[in-house]
Amino acid sequence: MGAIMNVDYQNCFILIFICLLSLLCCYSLFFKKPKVGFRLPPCPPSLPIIGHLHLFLSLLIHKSLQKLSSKYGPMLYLRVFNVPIVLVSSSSIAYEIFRSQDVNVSSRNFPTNEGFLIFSSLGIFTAPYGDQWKFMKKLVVTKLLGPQALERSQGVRAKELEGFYLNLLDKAMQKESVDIVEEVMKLVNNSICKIIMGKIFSEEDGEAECIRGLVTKSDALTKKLFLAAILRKPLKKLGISLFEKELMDVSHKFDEVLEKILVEYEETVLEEDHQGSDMMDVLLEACGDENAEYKITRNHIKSLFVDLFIAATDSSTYTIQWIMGEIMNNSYILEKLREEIDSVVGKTRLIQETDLPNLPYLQATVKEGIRLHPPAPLLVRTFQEGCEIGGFYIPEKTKLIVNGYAIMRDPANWEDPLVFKPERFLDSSRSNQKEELLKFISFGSGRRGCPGVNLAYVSVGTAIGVMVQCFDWKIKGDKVNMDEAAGKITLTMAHPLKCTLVPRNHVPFNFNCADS
Ligand code: HEM
Repeated sequence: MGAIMNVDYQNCFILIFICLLSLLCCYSLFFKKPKVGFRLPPCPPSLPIIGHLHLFLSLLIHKSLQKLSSKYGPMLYLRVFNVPIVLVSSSSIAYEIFRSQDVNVSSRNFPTNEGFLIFSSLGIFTAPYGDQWKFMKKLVVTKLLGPQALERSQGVRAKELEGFYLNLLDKAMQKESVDIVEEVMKLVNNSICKIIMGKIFSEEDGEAECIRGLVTKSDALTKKLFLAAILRKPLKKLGISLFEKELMDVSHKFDEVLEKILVEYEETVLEEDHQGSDMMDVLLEACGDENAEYKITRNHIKSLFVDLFIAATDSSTYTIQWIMGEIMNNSYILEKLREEIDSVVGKTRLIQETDLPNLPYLQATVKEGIRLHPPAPLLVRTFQEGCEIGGFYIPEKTKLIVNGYAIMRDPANWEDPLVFKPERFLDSSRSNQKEELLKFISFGSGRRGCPGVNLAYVSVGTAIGVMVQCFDWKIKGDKVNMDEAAGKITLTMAHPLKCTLVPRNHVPFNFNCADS
């Protein structure tokens, strides 16, 4: 027995020795001390070797980082293993960075995921700043998201909005429970598919549901993408992939559906009366043209589409869900919205995009929803070169994380920051002032800021408009539970909003009569 105890004791000692040795190896492998002489931003206490990794593994990363900043300051220097990160939680510092270092922070430096269509450098979101990104951005603005392009596609969205209303009306008549995310996602995804590709995916043969499923799966992968962006180098050294298998799976499925669409589209181009989508035409032309401004492949086209589906669908859908939750919890806001819509639009037709400029309270409600519940709470970029910000030195290749969630709930910027108060955006003379603009960072900033802002405002505004104008909403219990879902990087509700609808007491709109 004594001998056994002895052997166990020895084993224990050897084990501890091996652990210490590997910790030491890891430490020297991953952690290099910053060069002497630099004044780095303050660094909160960290753990040996892993540094601040634990913060990024928390269930609500934006909240953990917000808590850290409120304790240690608005600009912090963090590290995960040997990856340096600057965390910014103040609007004025974010403004300084985007004003003086915009090009320097215009790459996200996410893993490039070569060979995949999703989160790939071939698209727009994860593309490094350079010629390809410029080509894609110009195309997206001129053919899809700029004011003129949006005007051209207004009819497509109006048709989808009618379908959305009729679908809700049908559910109300059947007294069926409505899952807001499910219904709104159909509206948003159909609209974006139609304006990008000139067609919507069919509900009958399951294509549309397949695309929505892939977008939802991609959303679930964004947290891993975020971690991979920070941990890329250490993981590469260890040969660990966070999500290659899942990426491959989603990517293949997107590829199958999109290849079919491209082939179908190419066939219609040959037809005489071809009336396709401007964007598809330009992309396919650039794909086949040796002298094109930027030479692209079919995979560039597909990756761009995947990026656009993901960027547009979840952000707008989740925003609409949050705003409806707030409206249901604040009956005085619902009343004010109804009064405004009834007096401007009336009760004989459905709200349209062109009504929005005359509905300031609805616009303010949408903006307040995007402030309090930004669907993308953290902006991630990389400083390509070393620079100075706020008197501190930021070394090259430092990751930049701007905590938009913290900035838009900062009591120094916003009165009663946690209260849903559309009135704060009613004073348009104030809302255009520089200092007001830089506090509102839900769409990011600088040249990599969101190009879909205008589309987002009209899609969210009209969807909320229809829901408020046409239905009363009933939920189980007194209040909508507004808790945030844990473990995700996009901000969404922990408890999906489900309601039953009662049509308001005006005659249902008949679109066939109106059209004729
Ligand atoms: C409520 C709705 C939306 C919100 C809050 C939102 C927010 C954002 C944010 C925070 C970013 C990153 C910006 C940065 O790094 O500075 C972004 C990027 C992007 N968004 Fe949106 N977005 C919304 C809707 C849309 C829509 C409807 C589209 C249309 C397709 C879109 C397309 C994009 C694209 C393409 C990018 C990447 C831009 C680039 O890397 O150059 N977004 N969005």
